[in-house]
Amino acid sequence: MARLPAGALMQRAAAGLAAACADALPRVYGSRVTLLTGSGDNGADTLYAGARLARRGASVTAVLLAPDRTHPEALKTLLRAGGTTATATDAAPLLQHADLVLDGIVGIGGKGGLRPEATHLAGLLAASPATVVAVDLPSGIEPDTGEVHGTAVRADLTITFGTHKPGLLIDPARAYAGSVRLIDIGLAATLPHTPALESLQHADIAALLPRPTGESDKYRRGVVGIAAGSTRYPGAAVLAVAGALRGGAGAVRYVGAATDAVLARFPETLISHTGPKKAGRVQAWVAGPGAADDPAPVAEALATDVPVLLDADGLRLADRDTVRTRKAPTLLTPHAGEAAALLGISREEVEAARLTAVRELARRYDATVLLKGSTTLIAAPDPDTPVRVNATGTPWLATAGSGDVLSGLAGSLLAAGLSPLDAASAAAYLHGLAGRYAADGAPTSAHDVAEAIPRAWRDITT
Ligand SMILES: NC(=O)C1=CN([C@@H]2O[C@H](COP(=O)(O)OP(=O)(O)OC[C@H]3O[C@@H](n4cnc5c(N)ncnc54)[C@H](O)[C@@H]3O)[C@@H](O)[C@H]2O)[C@@H](O)CC1
Ligand SMILES: Nc1ncnc2c1ncn2[C@@H]1O[C@H](COP(=O)(O)OP(=O)(O)O)[C@@H](O)[C@H]1O
Ligand SMILES: [K+]
Repeated sequence: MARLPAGALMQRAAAGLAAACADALPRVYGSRVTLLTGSGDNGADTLYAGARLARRGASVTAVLLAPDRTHPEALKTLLRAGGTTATATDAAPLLQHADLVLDGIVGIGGKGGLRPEATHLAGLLAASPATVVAVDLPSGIEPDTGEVHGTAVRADLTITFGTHKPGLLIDPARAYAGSVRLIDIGLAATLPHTPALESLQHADIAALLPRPTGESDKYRRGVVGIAAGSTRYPGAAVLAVAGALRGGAGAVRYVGAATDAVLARFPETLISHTGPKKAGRVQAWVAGPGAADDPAPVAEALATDVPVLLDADGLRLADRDTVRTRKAPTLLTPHAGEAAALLGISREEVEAARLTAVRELARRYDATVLLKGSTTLIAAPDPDTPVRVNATGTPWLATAGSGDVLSGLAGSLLAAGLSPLDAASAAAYLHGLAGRYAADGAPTSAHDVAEAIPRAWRDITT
């Protein structure tokens, strides 16, 4: 802002916002637009965009939350363009009869939830049939964490400026944003080199995925060991192997009580009739899915000097100090319930503050942590490494066993030589995309998700 003439960024933001609003309306001329206008620059963006819509023939009314602290220049511009103002007490009919409502109550300056007057307006807005466009972010969410304290505006569309904010990518706040569109206002050069959060895209993942070369053989591509399943839960072993076979390792070695079930489905699996300790050559272990109550395979895997992924029962059975002090890396893949048990808090607390939870787990275990759920987050043990958020998932993945597929897939990528952070990121990305392909708008099963992984892989790399 220091480098540009005063207000230049705001004008870019307002121009992009007005254009997006025009796209969201069947036509601008004659449409009714209501602006919810707070006292900060978020309100000012909204007023400038409103002025642009008023000049194109929309009937624009700004509801002023703090009439004496409204951005004076922006307000003057709206009035000059033919817009009008109203107070919060007159807002109900304006919200009820609007075609489009712009939420400019607060932006990145908002902290600690909406104040009572804004809460009241958000309630009226929820009952309105108007299309709701959030300016920069839905007012009431926590921009930097994705937490929601109390009421927040629910938008159909969010027009965000310069860069995505964590709250637009992490649940529960993400669910308030609707679809998100980024307007480039020329901030790229000024953004920090190390962001708080990264969301990898197709090209980033394509660059990470291992590809065999002429010199490859099955051992050089990596052998992933799966220590999973029990007489009670043989299916977990089958699904973890299914994921592992599609993850890029050259071979999958299985140890555990579900040998028959695994071989019946996947004859290509190498079987070792021992624990992980004596199983033979393995470049990474997956331990825990369906392990029930036998701690020995988990302890043996952790005693090796290769990367270990702990999932499901393995998370409960592992000794924290052993994880902390082992030299090779460890990747933990809990869902919210497992994360809650590890942290000694409730599941609801984890789901309300995912970013805090994933960082805290990574710190306590000195391990990389992939926290599953409606938003998947991945944190490295080093607190300065950006947390990764995966954007490809779908709620259809909430089906029994899909986590087992993910653990096999991530383990396979670990065995192929990816770092825990990259293996977890690439696995979550492929798994989410495979979930979308497998579901395609209808219920799917973990097995179908595993079978869709090659399609997702192909889609990313070709
Ligand atoms: N920083 C930048 O480079 C740019 C910022 N822009 C806009 O500026 C916004 C940030 O502006 P500000 O820093 O003025 O802050 P905001 O406009 O987000 O909010 C601050 C104002 O809201 C009030 N407020 C804070 N918390 C509240 C709550 N919980 N309930 C009700 N009112 C509350 C405060 O009293 C304060 O006056 C961004 O979100 C974006 O829309 C854009 O104009 C483009 C450039
Ligand atoms: N609401 C949701 N939206 C998107 N993905 C979800 C949702 N719920 C669960 N998932 C994903 O589905 C998988 C479920 O894993 P998990 O809970 O371990 O199941 P299981 O133990 O049955 O295998 C994870 O990858 C998780 O991120
Ligand atoms: K807003």
